Amino acid sequence: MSDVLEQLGRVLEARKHADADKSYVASLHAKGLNKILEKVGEECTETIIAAKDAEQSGETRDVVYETADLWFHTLVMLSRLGLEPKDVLDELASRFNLSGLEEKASRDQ
Ligand SMILES: N=c1c2ncn([C@@H]3O[C@H](COP(=O)(O)OP(=O)(O)OP(=O)(O)O)[C@@H](O)[C@H]3O)c2ncn1[C@@H]1O[C@H](COP(=O)(O)O)[C@@H](O)[C@H]1O
Repeated sequence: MSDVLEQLGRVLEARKHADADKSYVASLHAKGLNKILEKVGEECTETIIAAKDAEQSGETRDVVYETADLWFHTLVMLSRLGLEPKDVLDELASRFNLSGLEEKASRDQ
């Protein structure tokens, strides 16, 4: 699993009950799930706008920046629900293995 995601997952867990005045993550938890979901929605929209701009301009820096914000807020959402990055990575890995097997099966026909 990605070291960055694993370490960030641990930090997010530790910040759940931190001082909301000192921690952005704690401040989101203090405001509740709806606030976290609002941020996920906002970052999703910002990512879409950045991607459309990037296609026009060829400048992709903002897409990476906004996607990082989106991933970050979805990780806070998962943490709120008692999940961790590994849960999503395991799901992706299982799909990857499945499609690999399907490709092999179609090649073998
Ligand atoms: N990776 C991040 C990270 N990415 C984005 N953000 C914050 O997400 C917010 C993005 O929202 P916006 O772009 O809408 O900016 P904003 O106007 O400041 O946000 P709002 O006031 O609208 O909520 C910003 O405040 C960013 O600082 C992050 N805040 C924290 N982290 C990591 O989370 C860890 C814990 O953070 P704290 O809880 O602050 O200790 C840190 O060590 C960092 O590694």
